[in-house]
Amino acid sequence: MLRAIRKFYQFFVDKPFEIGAILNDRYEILRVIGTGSYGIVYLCKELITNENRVVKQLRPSKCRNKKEVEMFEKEISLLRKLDHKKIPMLYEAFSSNGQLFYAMSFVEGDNLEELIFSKKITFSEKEALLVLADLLEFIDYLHKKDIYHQDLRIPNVLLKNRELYLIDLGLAKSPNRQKDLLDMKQQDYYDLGEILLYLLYTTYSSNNKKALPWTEELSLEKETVHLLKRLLEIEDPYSSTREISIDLETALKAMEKHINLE
Ligand SMILES: Nc1ncnc2c1ncn2[C@@H]1O[C@H](COP(=O)(O)OP(=O)(O)OP(=O)(O)O)[C@@H](O)[C@H]1O
Repeated sequence: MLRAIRKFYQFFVDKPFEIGAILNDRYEILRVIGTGSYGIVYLCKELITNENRVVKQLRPSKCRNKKEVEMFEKEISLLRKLDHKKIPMLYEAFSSNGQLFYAMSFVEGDNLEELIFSKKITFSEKEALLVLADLLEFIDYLHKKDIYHQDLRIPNVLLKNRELYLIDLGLAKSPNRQKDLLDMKQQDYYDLGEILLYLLYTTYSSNNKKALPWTEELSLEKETVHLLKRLLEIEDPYSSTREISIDLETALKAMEKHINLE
């Protein structure tokens, strides 16, 4: 019952702003492009330059929760530390009528979840490995800055003109203790493994009623299986991005060999 009331409350309180509304005297809302668990994401026209920008608003229902507000502020402070052409750039953070927002660059593309489930795009084994190579580059960049993403999932990866972009540092952390650092690193590696598995399943179809383990359902090169098993911690987990990239290169080479033999 309490849950139902909370949902009802959120439905009204979290209503997005109307199209045409102007935020911070500067951003005219063109449309809502995403509603996540804690943010409402708008595509806006920035009125000084006429450029498209994305404005993310902390859901109003979360604004009274100190922890959620701190997390939103943390997301902004982490974005401020970044300068990567494939991670949206932070323009400014602002508040208006007790609501919190930040403006960032717009990546004109779809996220991998939409592409896979709505547009039904598929990834061959080689394409999936190449996606992993790009994601690994993001993770390496973030980890070197002592930032651990912690929310690597297909809706947080955007594809624009065949290039991948990483978004949503809402759960990202910079650890204080060595033990946390190891756990956070492992979490990001594990999430990379899950994304890879998702992509590999895009070409899978079967009439089997009973689901089998991925090792039986997918027919992959042994090097790819090895990489996946280590990412998913079924075998000796990775301890650095360097180790992953060595195994990834080996898996890509195995693919090349296979293609040349065909
Ligand atoms: N800079 C951007 N450019 C283009 N689209 C974006 C951008 N930022 C976010 N989006 C879109 O908005 C969606 C939601 O954004 P985001 O993941 O940041 O919100 P969230 O509330 O943190 O979501 P979640 O609950 O999934 O963590 C994304 O999946 C993406 O489609």
